[in-house]
Parts: sequence; C-alpha cells; structure tokens
Amino acid sequence: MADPKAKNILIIGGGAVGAIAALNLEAGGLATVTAVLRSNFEVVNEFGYDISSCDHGVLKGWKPSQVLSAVPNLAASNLPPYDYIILTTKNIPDIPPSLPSLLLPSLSPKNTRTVLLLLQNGLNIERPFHATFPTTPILSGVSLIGSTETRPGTIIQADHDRLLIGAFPSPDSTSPIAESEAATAAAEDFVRIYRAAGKTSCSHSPLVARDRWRKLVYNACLNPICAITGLDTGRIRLADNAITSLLQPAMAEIVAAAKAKGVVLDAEVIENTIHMDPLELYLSPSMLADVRKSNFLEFENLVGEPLREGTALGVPMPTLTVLYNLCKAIQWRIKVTRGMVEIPPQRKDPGN
Ligand SMILES: CC(C)(CO)C(=O)C(=O)O
Repeated sequence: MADPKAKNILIIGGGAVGAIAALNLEAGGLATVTAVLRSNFEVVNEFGYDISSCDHGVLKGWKPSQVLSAVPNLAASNLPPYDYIILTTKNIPDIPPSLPSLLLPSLSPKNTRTVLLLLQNGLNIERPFHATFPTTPILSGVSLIGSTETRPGTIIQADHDRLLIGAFPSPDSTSPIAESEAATAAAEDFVRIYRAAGKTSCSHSPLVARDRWRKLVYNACLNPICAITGLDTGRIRLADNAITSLLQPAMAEIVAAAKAKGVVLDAEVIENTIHMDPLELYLSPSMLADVRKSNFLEFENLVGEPLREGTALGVPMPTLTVLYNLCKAIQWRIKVTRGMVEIPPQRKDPGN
C-alpha cells in the first residue's frame, strides 16, 4: 500500500525499461505511478503486464496505478504538477516529434517544481530539455538492466536492475560535477524512493559525464554492432574475430574520445564491457531488439554524438564512422518502409 506522502510520478514510455521502473517504484510503496504507453497501451490497459523478472518474480496482469495513452494535459484537466517525470522512451532526435514537445502538456517551460529524470542512453541527451525547460532540475539515469518486451505487454527481465542517478550540470557549467544543492537533493530523494523495494541496486553518482561515457563503451559499440550483424551479446563474442576486429577497436575509439573530453576510464573497461553480460544469457541490446521489430534506431545520441565529440577533438574514429553511417542507412531503410521517404518507382522495363 502506497504511503499517503507517496510521490506522484509520471513515467513516459512503458516498454522493457519503463515497465520495470514502474513496478519497482510501486513495489517500494513511496510512489504512485501513472504510465503513458503507446504501442502496448491497448494490451496493458485491458490485461496488464505479464512480467517475469529476476528482481521481482513472476507477475500476471500487473498494472501501475494509472495507465494513459497520451501525456496528460495538466492545465486542461486541472491536475497538480507531478513530483517526477521519468522519460524512458528511446531518444530519436532525427524522427519528429521532439521529446521536449511531447512533455509540454505535463511540464511548463517555467517549471521549477517537477524534477525530470532522463532514464535513457546516450550523450548530450539533456541539451534539448535544458533549452525548452531552462528552470527544471534534470537528472540523468544510467541504467544497466537486461530487460526485453517480447510482445506488447510481456516483459522478460533476465539481468539485475542497476541504476546510477545524478544531476546533469547546467549548460553554462564547466565543471563535470556541478550539481546544484537542489539537484543533489532531488537525486538523493529519487534514489531513496527507487531503493525502497529493496530489489534493485540504485545509487547517487554525481559523475554523470564519466557514467555516460563508460556506458557508451557498451551502447556506442555493442548496440550498433549487434544491430547490424543480427547477433546478440553472447553470439557476437562467439563469432569469428568479432571481438578483435569489431568490438575492441570500436570500444578503444570511445575510450580515446572520452579521454579527449577529460574523462579517463579505467584500464579494464573494454574487457569488462565485452564480458559484462553472462554469455549464455544471449541478451539483445536495445538497438538489436529495435531492428528486429523494424523500429527506428536510437543512433544519433549513442553513436553520432560521441563520434562528433571525439572527431572535433582530433581523435581518429574510423570504426565508429562506419558504424554511424551503417546505422544511418538502416534508419533510411526504415523510413522508406514507413513511407516517410519518396523514392523513384522501380523501372518495369530494365532492358530499355
Ligand atoms: C546495457 C543495456 C543492455 C542495459 O540496459 C542497454 O543499455 C541497451 O540495451 O541499450
């Protein structure tokens, strides 16, 4: 039963990551969760989620306190602001609408009260939010969780939920640990709420830049390599030469780009990241799951931004350049399939 002082939390995106975050927050009893769902709304609204989780056990027909199909318009419905809004959708800035515009019905550009948590992968994801919501405290959530939605509303979580929470430094700050007192308090408060169920590993980590670059060693490399080859994180390690010819060179380029940005990652980061997932779990990084479902690829913040940051500082990044351009071509293919790009019709008379 939720505490009467439970925080009112809006989670936007109820896929593999959002569903487990919602379940974990409500299990802790310190939060009341409203989830905004898109592709799985009909199924979850009617039947709830079927979840098989290494942290939470097996749940049939579980639902958060409220399930919506669109971001609620607080002014029109005379609703109070949320304590936290958590964004767990993919970040695909090359496909409209923009994420900040999606939040506007629930978050005023003048907001100072609601804390926004970006529980998403990638580099520089906070920039468009800082621009639209300059006075909103914005937290970074760096998540390591082996969770997939195998069909709408069915979630399999095979690997433990580990979450690092910190405040993004404001855009005019030059310090990598420039958390304001208010942001530190918000980060610590969120960690308290997220840990309450006692099932996950969640901690406050003010070194957001370090945490994000370290996670990019996985996301900028394993995500596109697995998505392009169609191999999961177990099979890519078993495949001929893939570790030495693909994973290690790509990861070394990310480590070098991070260093050029002043973030020194530990010496073992490449080997630890390659072997992070137990091989026999054969986990699919989110980009592989997306390509299999013909969803758009989240590649601009995962591959494009570290590549742009590194090359601007003179770091050679040949492997990342090829991965980025392959992702771009796949994205174009998906746009064609969805009728977003017009191409000349195929000639019926190839001989003439
Ligand atoms: C590392 C992992 C699997 C953790 O959630 C991830 O970030 C992804 O699949 O994109």
